[in-house]
Amino acid sequence: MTPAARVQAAIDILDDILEGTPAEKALTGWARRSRFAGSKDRAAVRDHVFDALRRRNSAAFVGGDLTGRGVMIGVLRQDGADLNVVFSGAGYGPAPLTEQETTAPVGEIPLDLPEWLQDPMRSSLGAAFEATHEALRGRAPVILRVNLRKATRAEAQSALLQDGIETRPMDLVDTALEVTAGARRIKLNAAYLEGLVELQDASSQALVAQLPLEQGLKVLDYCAGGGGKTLAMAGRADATFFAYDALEHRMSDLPARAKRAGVAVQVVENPVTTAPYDMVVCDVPCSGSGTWRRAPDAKWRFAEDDLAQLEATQAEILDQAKKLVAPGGVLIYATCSVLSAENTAQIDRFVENFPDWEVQWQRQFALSEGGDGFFGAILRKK
Ligand SMILES: C[S@@+](CC[C@H](N)C(=O)[O-])C[C@H]1O[C@@H](n2cnc3c(N)ncnc32)[C@H](O)[C@@H]1O
Repeated sequence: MTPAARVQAAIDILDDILEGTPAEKALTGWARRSRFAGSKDRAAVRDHVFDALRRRNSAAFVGGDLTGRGVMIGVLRQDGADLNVVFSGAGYGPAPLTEQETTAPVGEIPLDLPEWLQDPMRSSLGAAFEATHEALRGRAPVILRVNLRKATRAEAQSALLQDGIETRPMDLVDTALEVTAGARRIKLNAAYLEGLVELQDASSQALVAQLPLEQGLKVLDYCAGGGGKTLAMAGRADATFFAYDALEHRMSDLPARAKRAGVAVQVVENPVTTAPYDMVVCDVPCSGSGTWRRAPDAKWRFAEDDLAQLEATQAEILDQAKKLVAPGGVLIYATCSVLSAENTAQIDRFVENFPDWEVQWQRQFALSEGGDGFFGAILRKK
């Protein structure tokens, strides 16, 4: 496909998304209908679509219209591309620019956030609002976690380099490597297949590094999902790990991932039967607002009612999970959100409702630190 044909494909997919189709479904549908597209074409089209979604409002303004075409004109204009080359009508590319499209409208460029979220984001982030908004408009770095059971960070780096995957150590935490070249080869690489590294954001790793993990502890990952936190914890300590999730199927990959990482994890159907635990980790369902640069479609789909519902679920999970903690044990709360309603407000409410618990540590990780926006708290029973 020519570069212009890739832009036209992105325009069609964006139209589909703007009509309500989820981004992944729209991309898969296009790929199925477009057998002529190779893997490089698919990757380039995906990048266009995701860039456009991250900057949907500002690009629609700069491009003159909230349509696939308008948003793509806006994104390319923001990036300083020569629009007349792309919009020439040649090689399955988009039709030439109309008179109206040749100049960007003047006026205040809107934020790339849904209207209702702008005040909650501002009040949650304070001085970090502008930088966070800007970071969410850009692409996310690819970050690996080194499994310290199998390799040091330097050993993992040289193993990856043998396959042309270049990385640099991140300051945020001693296990994190940012991939600077060769990211598309990671899942085929021996270091990954042999469990030396896993894909995991640096803020999640940094939270795990803060946990009071010790040999012999009994630890429950109460919202285990694919097991990212369980595996990160198991990479750091010789504890006994249990994994639970209300949706059991979400843990289906966990046994294979644990085997690859060389760690033992017991998946449980009912965490009460093996309670109590010295540590219960609640990586609760959340808005994902700290990760919207990775999943920009979610930013535009997230509604005020969703936030209210999530807050209730998060409080309920904490309430259930606290009952599973052994005397003297800790309860961990984590979200990949930057909204205080899901973070500090949940913790404040918890210690107010349950005065026999106290906050031992809490931290909001900012996108400016290199990882995703993330929050963690350690609660201990007094
Ligand atoms: C943020 S995800 C967990 C991600 C996972 N910890 C990881 O690192 O890969 C939240 C998980 O909580 C689960 N969940 C939702 N409600 C729950 C509940 N009431 N009890 C336990 N798990 C729940 C969801 O199914 C989802 O897998």
